[in-house]
Amino acid sequence: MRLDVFSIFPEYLAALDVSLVGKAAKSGLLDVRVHDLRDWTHDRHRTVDDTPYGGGAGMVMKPEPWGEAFDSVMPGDGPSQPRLIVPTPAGRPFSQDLAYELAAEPWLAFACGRYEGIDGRVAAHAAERMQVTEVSIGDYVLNGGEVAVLVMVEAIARLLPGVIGNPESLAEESHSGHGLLEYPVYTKPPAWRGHEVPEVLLSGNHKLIAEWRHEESVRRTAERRPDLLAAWGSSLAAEDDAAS
Ligand SMILES: N#Cc1c(-c2ccc3ccn(Cc4ccc(CN5CCOCC5)cc4)c3c2)n[nH]c1N
Repeated sequence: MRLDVFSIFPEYLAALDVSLVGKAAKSGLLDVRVHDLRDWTHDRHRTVDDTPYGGGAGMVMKPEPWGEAFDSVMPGDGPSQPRLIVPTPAGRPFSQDLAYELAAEPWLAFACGRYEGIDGRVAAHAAERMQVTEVSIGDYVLNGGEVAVLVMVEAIARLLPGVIGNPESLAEESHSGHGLLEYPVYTKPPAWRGHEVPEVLLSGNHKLIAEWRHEESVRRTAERRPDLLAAWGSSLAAEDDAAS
């Protein structure tokens, strides 16, 4: 998978060079290219923003640098086009399902906005030749798209074959489709500062361990995400109906 990221703070994306994503890039599973949007400005101050039409606070990112950057890095007459992801507070909620969807793409491009956002014509013009998806990573306000790109790239990259050591762990995780939050995990020592590891986990009885883990998943989900528990219950009922 090729990933292109456009930002006025390219150093923000240095995190993509470390850990899981960094290893994937070094092993050739990922081809990560970060671009400084200001490289496509032509004035002394390398201007990327201007005042908003219609008034209002703040500044808006000018369309010209984006258009030139996209033309240069992913030319319209090229053999293929990326899927363009634009982080924005007004976007489609990012989810594990969307992470799986994006992990299937051969080429992704991410446009990191700043200020009050990117001129609306940039996405509209890009959509003339590539699929554009505006995405939000959550119902809270950030100052720009870079953090969102780091979140999405990590969630996507770990789904790519060969990126994480134990693909089986993907199946057991929260939000990975069976609908419950995962159970708590423990390791040595068996006792630490007056806290013991649950005895069942030391029993070697795999049936009891599996039952305890399921009960913990249900308890945690009921406590923290009753919405997921309701959906999980409905999916169980639907499976029962289908089986009967
Ligand atoms: N993904 C994601 C994000 C982002 C995100 C992503 C990209 C950019 C680019 C600029 N910003 C700053 C910004 C903040 C608030 C607003 C809303 N405006 C409405 C009208 O009044 C003024 C304010 C716009 C732009 C961004 C924020 N925030 N939260 C997420 N989950």
